Amino acid sequence: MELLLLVIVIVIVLLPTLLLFYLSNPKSEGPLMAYPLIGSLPQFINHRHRLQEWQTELLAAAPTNTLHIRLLGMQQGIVTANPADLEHVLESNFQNGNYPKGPYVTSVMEDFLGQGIFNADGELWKRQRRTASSEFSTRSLRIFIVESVQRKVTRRLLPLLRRAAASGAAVDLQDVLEWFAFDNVCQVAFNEDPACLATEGEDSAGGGRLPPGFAAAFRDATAITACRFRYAVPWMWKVKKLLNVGSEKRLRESISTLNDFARSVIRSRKEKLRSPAAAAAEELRHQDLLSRFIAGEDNSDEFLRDIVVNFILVGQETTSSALTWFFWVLSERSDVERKILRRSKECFGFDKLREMTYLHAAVTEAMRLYPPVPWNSSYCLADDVLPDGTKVWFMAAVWGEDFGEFRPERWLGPGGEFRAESPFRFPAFHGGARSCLGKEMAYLQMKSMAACLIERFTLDVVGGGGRPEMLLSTSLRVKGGLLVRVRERTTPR
Ligand code: HEM
Repeated sequence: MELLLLVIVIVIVLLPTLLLFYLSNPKSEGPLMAYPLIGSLPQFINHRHRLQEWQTELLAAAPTNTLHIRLLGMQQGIVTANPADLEHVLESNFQNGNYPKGPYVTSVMEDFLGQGIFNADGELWKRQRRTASSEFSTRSLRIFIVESVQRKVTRRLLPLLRRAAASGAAVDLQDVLEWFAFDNVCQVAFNEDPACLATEGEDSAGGGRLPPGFAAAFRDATAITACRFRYAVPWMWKVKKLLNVGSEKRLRESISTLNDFARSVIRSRKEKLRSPAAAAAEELRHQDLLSRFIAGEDNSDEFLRDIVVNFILVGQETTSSALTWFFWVLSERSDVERKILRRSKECFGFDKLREMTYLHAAVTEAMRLYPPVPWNSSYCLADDVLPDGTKVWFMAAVWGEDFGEFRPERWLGPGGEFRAESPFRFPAFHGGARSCLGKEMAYLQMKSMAACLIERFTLDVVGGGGRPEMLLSTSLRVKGGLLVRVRERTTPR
């Protein structure tokens, strides 16, 4: 009884008193407040619905665009947008092994991504990176990608938008772009078509056709894995996993569905590649990434499964996030849309797409303001000092006083040529040795879709008025989707 009373006194009287004492004695850590013991936790909780915007405001206000996160009296991490720090972490000190992805991120992602390129460190990462980067630089992969996008745009995306224009019904553009990207990246990763955007009776756009459960299982696994990062008590998901309840039970089921599909594709692809029909096998070797990995080395089914799942993940939500925000910005900036229209050439064709520098600049500018992968983390193995003390960078110093404005021209030289920026000032595709391997493929896909859509349709955002809310998941999404009404374009250029 006495023990129970003691517990009640502690919970009802003592804890709130201590909490009040701590809350009334915060220390200022730059723009963040640091309370004894609980650090900046109250501010994080207060801003949890707008973490992306809040952190951007804090970073802009911090003298070197760097924040120090404390909890239980200890430094828990550093958040930085300082180009010198990024170069230090992602390049200069990545090569000596001091900044791997680290155990926290890899353990959260491991059930879903296994030891694939996105989630691997050390030798395992190096090996996959070597093979993947040599494949990504081949002309044959580029052709395979351009043809796949072209088929899907003409057979699926354009008819879907024409139907929407005819019926006058609003469509969720973000949803359409996400399923489009998913169909497309599955084709590139393992030449199988989930046909998420296909209409009944439509032929598969090349390769095989996946059963419907695959896409839903992949979407669930991605969303639940991303949620693991958002628990207030970081290890809570491990308890749920152990008990096999709630979201962790659903994750286990989705991963098992994914694995069944992936393994059956891998088995049949291995058989085809080893088949006596050498010509057919030779042709396969120059197609999707899975076939290229099978042909290259003797890899286990588990390793190949991880590769496929990792490539689908990195390719699925990134391009759709970039295009969703891009089309929202365009809906507010008809001057930019008119310039794109005047300068657009054919919407397919590798060389024609390369020449569309204004469109390239406009897509890049949208990603500067709304990066599809808005945050990224590295783990510091040995004590280190970041170089941010030596210079004072404000976002304005990086991009100029108009840093918050959408201005594609900032990316163009006097002759209209595209001027690339240092990846540490514009880290949308990451920088250093782990930078994005699919950057060129992503631009090809985004530019060809944007050019095709802008040339044929006008998209009116339903509701309009003001920037949509941001939703942070594995990518930066629009909360609640982006509803648009579609009109076929009638005015000549
Ligand atoms: C707008 C589109 C895209 C953006 C903004 C983007 C951005 C990024 C970023 C920020 C990373 C680093 C992630 C990290 O290490 O935590 C990354 C890695 C990667 N991306 Fe992309 N990505 C895009 C599209 C693609 C596509 C379409 C593919 C290919 C299917 C792809 C393939 C990869 C790969 C393989 C990695 C891992 C590289 C490594 O760890 O060595 N990306 N990407």
